[in-house]
Amino acid sequence: MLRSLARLSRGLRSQCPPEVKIVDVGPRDGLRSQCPPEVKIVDVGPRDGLQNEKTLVETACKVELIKRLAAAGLKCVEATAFVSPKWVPQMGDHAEVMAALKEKDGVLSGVDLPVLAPNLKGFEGAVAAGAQEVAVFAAATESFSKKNTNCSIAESFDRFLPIMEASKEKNVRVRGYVSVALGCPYEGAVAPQAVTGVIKKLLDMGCYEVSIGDTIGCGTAGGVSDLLDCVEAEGIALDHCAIHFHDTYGQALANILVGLQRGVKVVDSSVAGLGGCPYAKGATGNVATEDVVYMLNGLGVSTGVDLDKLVDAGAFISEKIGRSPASRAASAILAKRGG
Ligand SMILES: CC(C)(COP(=O)([O-])OP(=O)([O-])OC[C@H]1O[C@@H](n2cnc3c(N)ncnc32)[C@H](O)[C@@H]1OP(=O)([O-])[O-])[C@@H](O)C(=O)NCCC(=O)NCCSC(=O)C[C@@](C)(O)CC(=O)[O-]
Repeated sequence: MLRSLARLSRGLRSQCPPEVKIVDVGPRDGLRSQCPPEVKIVDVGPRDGLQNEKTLVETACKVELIKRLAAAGLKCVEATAFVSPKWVPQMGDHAEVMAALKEKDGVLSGVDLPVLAPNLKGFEGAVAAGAQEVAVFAAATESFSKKNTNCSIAESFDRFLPIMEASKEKNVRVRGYVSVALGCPYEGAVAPQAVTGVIKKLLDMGCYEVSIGDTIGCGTAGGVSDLLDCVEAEGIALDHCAIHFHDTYGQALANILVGLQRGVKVVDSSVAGLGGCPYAKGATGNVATEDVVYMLNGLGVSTGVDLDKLVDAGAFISEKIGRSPASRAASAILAKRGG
């Protein structure tokens, strides 16, 4: 028995090459190990994505989109905005959208559906409609604040105070946004200190997280790195920050990668790359969720999102609004499927 094992071992040795070249995969593993193992994606398509559409999208179609995103595995979908319909007509059906989503069974079970609220009126409307999470939004520049919400930055915080108070009473979570964090359509370059000051204020007020918005998609990897340096230097944990990048200059994925390497674990994106901002001329949509998921899959970062189902959701809404998905990954997958 022992003799036959020795013979087998010699045989096995003779089957192996005398020399083996080892390829060091260090740098690849290095990049993977710098990224968090898991990332939460907040799909803002039904709100940020659709708010800029000139033709009103039917409420049923918005609801169907949200359900399809949930079915694709997204655990957080920004559903609508309780803003003035005079300012953003596309969001005028906010209460109807929320009413259709009220039964959070089936596909919506365990899915967060935050909504935008710029003031107490918006907050109250949102809560009456069943929202359990709202997002307040401030800007990093005075000009954008005025154009977007008709008030100064300080006045916008005055409007948030009663929201924060009421949210505690109603047990509603509040997220914050800081817009134009990497550039302003009216003032150009924005000092990282100005952005950081707004983030700090929002967190101090009680926001559980602040999403850093590159509203016009002009940011670069270097700019993101500088901004996150400043955020950390102010003692703000990147655990409390999300990143919300538009893709106007095609830099969003690179910018997101910088954020992930720095420890950000929440990424906002928009299915099919929908969107733009009504108060930022020429700004294109958010980075496409399909592109983000494709990149994260390649990095071995878990998102819980089924890319094929997500592509279907993007194709659904793109067809409804009469254009092709603004996602390179989705276009490639759809072309491949088409044969
Ligand atoms: C903030 C206001 C309301 C101020 O607007 P205002 O005109 O200064 O407000 P007001 O208090 O004088 O009220 C005027 C009218 O609006 C009504 N009103 C007042 N509040 C509400 C409300 N919540 N919901 C519904 N109606 C409201 C109010 O009742 C009144 O009605 P009227 O008496 O004339 O019939 C307005 O400027 C507004 O709604 N702005 C929203 C703009 C917006 O939605 N922008 C896009 C979202 S932000 C964004 O996209 C950036 C982000 C978050 O994605 C991050 C990034 O990309 O970087």
